[in-house]
Amino acid sequence: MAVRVGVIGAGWIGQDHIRRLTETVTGAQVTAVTDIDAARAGEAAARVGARVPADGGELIAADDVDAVLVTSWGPTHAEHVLNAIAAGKPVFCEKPLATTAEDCLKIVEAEMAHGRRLVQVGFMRRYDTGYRQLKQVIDSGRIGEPLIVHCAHRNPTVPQSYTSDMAALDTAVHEIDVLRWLLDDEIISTQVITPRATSKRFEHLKDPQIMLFETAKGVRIDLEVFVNCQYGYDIQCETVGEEGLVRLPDPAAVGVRTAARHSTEVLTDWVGRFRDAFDTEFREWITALTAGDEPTGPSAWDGYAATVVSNATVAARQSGRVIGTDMKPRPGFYATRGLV
Ligand SMILES: NC(=O)c1ccc[n+]([C@@H]2O[C@H](COP(=O)([O-])OP(=O)(O)OC[C@H]3O[C@@H](n4cnc5c(N)ncnc54)[C@H](O)[C@@H]3O)[C@@H](O)[C@H]2O)c1
Ligand SMILES: O[C@H]1[C@H](O)[C@@H](O)[C@H](O)[C@@H](O)[C@H]1O
Repeated sequence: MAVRVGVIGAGWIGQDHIRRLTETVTGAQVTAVTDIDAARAGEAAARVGARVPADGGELIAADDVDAVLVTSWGPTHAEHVLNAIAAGKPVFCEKPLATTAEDCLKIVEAEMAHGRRLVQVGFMRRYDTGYRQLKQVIDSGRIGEPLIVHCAHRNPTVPQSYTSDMAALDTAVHEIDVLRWLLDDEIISTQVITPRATSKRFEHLKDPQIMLFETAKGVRIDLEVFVNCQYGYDIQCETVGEEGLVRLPDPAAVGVRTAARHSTEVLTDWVGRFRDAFDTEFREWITALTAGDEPTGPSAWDGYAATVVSNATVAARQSGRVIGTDMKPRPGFYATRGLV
């Protein structure tokens, strides 16, 4: 029987995941959709023949919901995830798991008290083929011990509602998660440098920003976040080791030669860049649930770690200082969980 999924939040990514669960992933059925915008929930639900419960609480309690997908705004995630754990239902939560470390720890404690993993966080880069290849090379030891990582996260533009804090909370949070996973290491300090701002931004915004992270093993990471780069959606990651380096491949694109020029297309949004990763992420989630297994993807602990580092990075930019991340020790419950 298909896993019956209830979706809380029918905005941009909620609708995309509803489509994915309905058209791309086998073994899943979206049975309920809710949103504080009732009309939006109604339209999204009607497209897949789902019901519209009044709110997240009603949806989580419903008999026709086996698993919950949280795609509402970040500050609302903790409440829905805690309700799902209390109901003993698996819950996939888009990033961030919660906006404060305290709320993330409440989720971690509730899950440990339940005794079994229920939570997966939507850090889809761990499912990207290029990042998986990068990890294989690093883990194989071919480039020796990693020493330095150079990253760039560029968006062509962002809406006016995007704030300078979001460069860490919304954008860099992907690198924060994927680098912890790639290097099997923790980020212990963070610093932000703000170069000359681009003129092609809203006045309130510090853009670009350079974030500097240090890991427990002493690896240094520089990350350029540039969300009004104009030219495309561009994700770069290069790890330098003692004996070589490994670089994230650009997405495959045909090379065109014409009029004395050779060109390849650059993608323009994250939807296209990570489409396959999102598909794999949900396929693996539904496969685990169908088998009655715990989810294998990024865990509540990974969600906690990412929130600690992204919040510290906001504090680092605001204060102009190097900020320690002050992370709790990882409980044994999560020692082998969330490694994908
Ligand atoms: N993994 C990724 O790359 C990725 C990409 C985009 C967004 N996201 C995350 O997904 C989440 C949603 O982002 P979005 O771009 O779809 O935003 P959005 O604003 O388009 O959609 C959010 C929807 O949630 C609804 N909502 C808010 N609070 C609610 C509540 N308590 N109960 C029910 N509905 C509620 C809103 O009315 C809205 O329709 C965010 O946390 C965002 O960071 C992740
Ligand atoms: O919410 C989006 C999304 O997470 C994208 O993957 C990221 O590139 C954007 O910067 C962010 O605003």
